[in-house]
Amino acid sequence: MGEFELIRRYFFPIAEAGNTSAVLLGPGDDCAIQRVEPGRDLVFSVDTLVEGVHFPRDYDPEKLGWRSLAVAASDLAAMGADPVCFTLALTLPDADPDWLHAYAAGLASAAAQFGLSLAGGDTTRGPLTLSLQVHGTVPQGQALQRSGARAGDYVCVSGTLGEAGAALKFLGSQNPGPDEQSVLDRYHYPASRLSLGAALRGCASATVDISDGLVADLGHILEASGVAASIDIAKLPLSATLNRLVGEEAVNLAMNAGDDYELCITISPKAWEGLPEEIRSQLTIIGEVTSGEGLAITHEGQSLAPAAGGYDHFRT
Ligand SMILES: Nc1ncnc2c1ncn2[C@@H]1O[C@H](COP(=O)(O)OP(=O)(O)OP(=O)(O)O)[C@@H](O)[C@H]1O
Ligand SMILES: Cc1ncc(C[n+]2csc(CCOP(=O)(O)O)c2C)c(N)n1
Ligand SMILES: [Mg+2]
Repeated sequence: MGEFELIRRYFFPIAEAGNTSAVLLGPGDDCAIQRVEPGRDLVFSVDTLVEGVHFPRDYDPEKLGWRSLAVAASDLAAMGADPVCFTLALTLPDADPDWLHAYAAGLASAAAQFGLSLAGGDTTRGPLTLSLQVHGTVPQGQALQRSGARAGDYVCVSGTLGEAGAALKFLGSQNPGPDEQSVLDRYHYPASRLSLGAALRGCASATVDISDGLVADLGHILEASGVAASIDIAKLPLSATLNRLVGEEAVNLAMNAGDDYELCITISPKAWEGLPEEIRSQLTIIGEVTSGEGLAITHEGQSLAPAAGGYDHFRT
């Protein structure tokens, strides 16, 4: 199978299934064409996944198909963007039809689930690496950013934290039990809080998605906004499953492991009161923004030493 046959066979059908009218021209030409409606801003980001770094060697290709788009889409969620389309740069060691079929199936279901149409890409031979560029739009000027946190805002996170990090221990398990399977699913099928992100436009003061770990990613908000914050570890949303599986390590995983793809947001108390209950119920208040710099971590009022870390490609 040659390069162009591979693209036509496995990826054109995904592009054809995505019927976004904003994609005027999909795969097949030198570029894709996206029309951005007047009054909206284009929001875009690229994410690379490398075998052995972002996912294990010999990882299930169908899961990789889903995960590769989900982690990229998570950046659109963090900006409050409505998803439109994506491109896929695929570097493969060889053209294995079974692998490609399964990868394309996982990618196609994620594309349908997230409302992202495949608009084009690039296919090359080399060590397994995937780069996905995602495009979304927001009403002009309304993209959520990291820089808007103000002293007095609440710090909140969506969902529960730490399970995807715990899953790393069980990736090689032959026979995972129900708790292990449940954390593995958080790793295989990350959250990508697209509708939550969009609902927070005009409400949240700052947002970030948690890819590297809560401490690191909240740190990005604090730095960009020129503020400090304190969070109480007793308030962290930890699932019963995580507590059962890893006990006391749950807090450290929630703070530093990353891979959760939940949102961390700041929001003024007034805007919080104005949020519909359906949105508030997806969020947990874990602390507040203060003036100054840095992140203070407390446990029931006692201050703890700052936890180091988060994922850093050149330090981890
Ligand atoms: N090579 C690069 N050239 C220009 N800008 C870059 C480059 N690498 C990263 N950036 C920018 O630096 C910022 C941080 O990058 P990073 O990849 O950590 O994004 P992130 O959203 O924090 O993490 P994730 O990759 O998990 O989505 C982003 O705004 C990104 O656009
Ligand atoms: C097999 C395996 N080992 C370790 C990890 C942990 N990990 C790797 S990259 C990253 C941060 C996000 O990447 P980026 O900042 O490049 O988007 C994290 C938390 C993993 N996902 N899989
Ligand atoms: Mg991000």
